[in-house]
Amino acid sequence: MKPKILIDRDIPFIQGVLEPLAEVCYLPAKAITPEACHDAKALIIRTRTACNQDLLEGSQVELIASATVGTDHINRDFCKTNNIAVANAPGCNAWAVVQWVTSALYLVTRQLPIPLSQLRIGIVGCGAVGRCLHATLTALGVHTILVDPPLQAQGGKGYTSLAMVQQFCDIITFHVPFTYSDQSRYPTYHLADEHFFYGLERRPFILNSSRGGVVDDYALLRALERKQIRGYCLDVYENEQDVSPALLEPALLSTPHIAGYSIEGKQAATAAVLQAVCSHFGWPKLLPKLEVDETQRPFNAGLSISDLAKTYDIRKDSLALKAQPYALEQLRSHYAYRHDWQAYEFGNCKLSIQDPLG
Ligand SMILES: NC(=O)C1=CN([C@@H]2O[C@H](COP(=O)(O)OP(=O)(O)OC[C@H]3O[C@@H](n4cnc5c(N)ncnc54)[C@H](O)[C@@H]3O)[C@@H](O)[C@H]2O)C=CC1
Ligand SMILES: O=C(O)C(=O)[C@H](O)COP(=O)(O)O
Repeated sequence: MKPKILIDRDIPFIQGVLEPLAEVCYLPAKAITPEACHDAKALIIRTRTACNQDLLEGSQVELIASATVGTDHINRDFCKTNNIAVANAPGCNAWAVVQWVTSALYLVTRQLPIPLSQLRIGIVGCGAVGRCLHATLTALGVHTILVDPPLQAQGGKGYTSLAMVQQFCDIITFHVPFTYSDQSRYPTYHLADEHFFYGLERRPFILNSSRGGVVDDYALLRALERKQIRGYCLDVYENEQDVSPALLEPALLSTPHIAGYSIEGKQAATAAVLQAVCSHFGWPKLLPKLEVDETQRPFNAGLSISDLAKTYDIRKDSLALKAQPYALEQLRSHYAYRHDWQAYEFGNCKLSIQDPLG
């Protein structure tokens, strides 16, 4: 008998791929309920399905494959105890997020009295995104300060402390997973809290495209009122189901959690979940079904921050959410995925579009 697989219907490039081998059921995230999961062997989900005891207890689920980088929506302890394998898509959308950050930086720097080449940018979290961002900023001649205690503890070189970032940076951007103190030696829940903001010395801009809750949104607003920060750009929020207009309104940019939404990122995410499913069930490798015209490759001639920012108009996404704060989920579901830089050819190239995991 074919195993039943539930798939979030907002995952692109997957329809029709698993059908020859599985009984496939596409559902909106909201409809992935305990009843729907009961007789499923595998779930292919996104950040919108909380995989916990409530959802999984008593089900036949053996594998959860999330087409995302973050896994904070999955209770890994419960899965381990109940022999449920968990897979995600590490690094899949790193270049899309770097594109988001770069477009944001382009607009941020226009608000600052000093040119980009004289700014110091703090990168907190130097995994797939942080590493690609560091490579980009280095190619642009921008000075960075890197913070990643887990990598530093493993002997990684070139990292410093959050205190140095607080002291020296004009812009601080977060690229960490969301973790509580019982999950990590270096928890990130409210890493940027009131105490953090009181410690800032250069009135920086704050960027958060990692997870809501890494930055304490209330403390962020208070920091702006107290002029401890110059401004902020957000893609993620503590309460994405009901994001506060009071938080969006003063933001220089506020987008609906789409930093990672590129065609290339989504394709890589789908490839990763397909690989996880095929290896779990012992099936031959299956690839995403692309509906993209590969001959229509965009071209970008130069490598300056304005050239890079031209590849993605972040203002459009920000204006859309500001106009409809209550439509965050709808804006994500109907998002027209953009190309990230993996699809571009750079003339005069000094920027190497490296493997985010390399
Ligand atoms: N807004 C969006 O659309 C997207 C958001 N994300 C989020 O961004 C995060 C970063 O993405 P990736 O770089 O791909 O993940 P990653 O797992 O490759 O890198 C995370 C890095 O953060 C470091 N880290 C952990 N705790 C830390 C701490 N307390 N302080 C500083 N560094 C710490 C880790 O050592 C690791 O190097 C993800 O965990 C995900 O939650 C990722 C992709 C898209
Ligand atoms: O990969 C992640 O982690 C993200 O945050 C995704 O970009 C969010 O993607 P969806 O859950 O909306 O597919």
